[in-house]
Amino acid sequence: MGSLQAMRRAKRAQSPATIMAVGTANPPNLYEQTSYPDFYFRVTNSDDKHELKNKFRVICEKTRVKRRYLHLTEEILKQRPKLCSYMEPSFDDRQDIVVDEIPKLAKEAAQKAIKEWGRPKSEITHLVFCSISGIDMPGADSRLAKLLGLPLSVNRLMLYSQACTMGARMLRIAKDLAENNRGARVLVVSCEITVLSFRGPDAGDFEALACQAGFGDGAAAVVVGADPLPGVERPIYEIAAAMQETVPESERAVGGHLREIGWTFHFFNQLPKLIAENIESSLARAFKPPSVTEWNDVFWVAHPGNWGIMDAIETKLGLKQGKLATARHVFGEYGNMQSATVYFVMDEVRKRSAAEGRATTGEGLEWGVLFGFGPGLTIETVVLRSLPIP
Ligand SMILES: CC(C)(COP(=O)(O)OP(=O)(O)OC[C@H]1O[C@@H](n2cnc3c(N)ncnc32)[C@H](O)[C@@H]1OP(=O)(O)O)[C@@H](O)C(=O)NCCC(=O)NCCSC(=O)/C=C/c1ccc(O)cc1
Repeated sequence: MGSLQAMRRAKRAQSPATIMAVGTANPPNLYEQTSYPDFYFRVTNSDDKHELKNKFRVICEKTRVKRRYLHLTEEILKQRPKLCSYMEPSFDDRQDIVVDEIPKLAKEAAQKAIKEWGRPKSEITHLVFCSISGIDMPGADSRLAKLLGLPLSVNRLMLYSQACTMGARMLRIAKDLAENNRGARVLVVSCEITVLSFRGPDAGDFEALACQAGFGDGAAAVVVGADPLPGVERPIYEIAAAMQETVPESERAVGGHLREIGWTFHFFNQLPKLIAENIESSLARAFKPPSVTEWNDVFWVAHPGNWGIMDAIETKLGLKQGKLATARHVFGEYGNMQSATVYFVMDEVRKRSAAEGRATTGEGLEWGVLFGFGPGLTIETVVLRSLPIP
């Protein structure tokens, strides 16, 4: 009879977890930011609020978002007028939409990731799924597994109501799963639809207006696994380390409350400063090995959050112009898709690296940081190692 230690050793993977594929998806409805104030004030029956509309137009411009995909359309909102009010209890209407739509959009992203991975979906052993909305029983993970036709033996984990940090956090979870379960292939999926936070404007609620101006809908999926099968699986990045840090006394910095009116949103106007002041200690801890201390020497896969946060990080760390260009590009094209955003940035970094003829998937550099922050205030840091582009 083998010892427990030998059994544990046999269960561990030989090599670090890798990201083997990435897929993304958005709803079909694209909204240009320049015309969004007209759309938003019209559908919420607020066209008479001229001053507020001008204020919203300025907020939309300040986000620097160019366009966003959203599930909601004028047609849907006509059928569910409660969503257009500022404070009317409307949870059931919102819930009816997200419980169905979150798994559907997630499926699109997951199918793309599985296709790129190149192995049968029956080989997926774990599913880790997050969304800020769609709470139900059985959960969105169960619906997604069914829609995808994953094996009934798949080990599911559903994480609701966490927002922006989850992109990075799920990689930390997937790394541990892949490295501690030999042969594991973890399908990590994020899907964010803003149906729970859409609402009509109110002059006294700046934060709700900022939420209407900056958030977008999207889903993303990655496949994580260790010990890649030679000639079959083609890893994009190795996951070298992953860790979390909570900024002290920061509970009110960013967050929301789930109410009869859906999700509310609040943020501290000094958020860029707070994040910039705390990022370096997280980076230093994460990169102890491999002893990197110059943050221009790594490639950046950053959750953008908002434009001011990226500016503050660049200034604080003395980053060269362009280090956060991909994060800014994704933010401009899609808005803040919360947990899914950082995977869109990762997809763009590897695609740009290939298109520009770089030697590695990390813009020609070896080490990279995937960085996320969100309610907590929580900072998640993932150390990536790029791989050569053949
Ligand atoms: C576009 C904004 C709204 C403003 O841009 P800015 O570069 O900060 O501009 P300014 O510094 O010039 O500020 C513009 C005006 O807004 C005012 N302001 C500036 N923050 C404020 C303020 N929290 N109050 C009230 N006035 C203010 C600011 O005082 C100023 O007022 P005024 O001088 O009269 O023009 C920008 O701050 C912004 O997009 N913020 C919201 C997004 C954000 O913080 N995202 C980061 C984290 S996202 C996240 O973790 C998600 C969690 C979540 C949780 C729940 C959910 O349902 C969904 C998601």
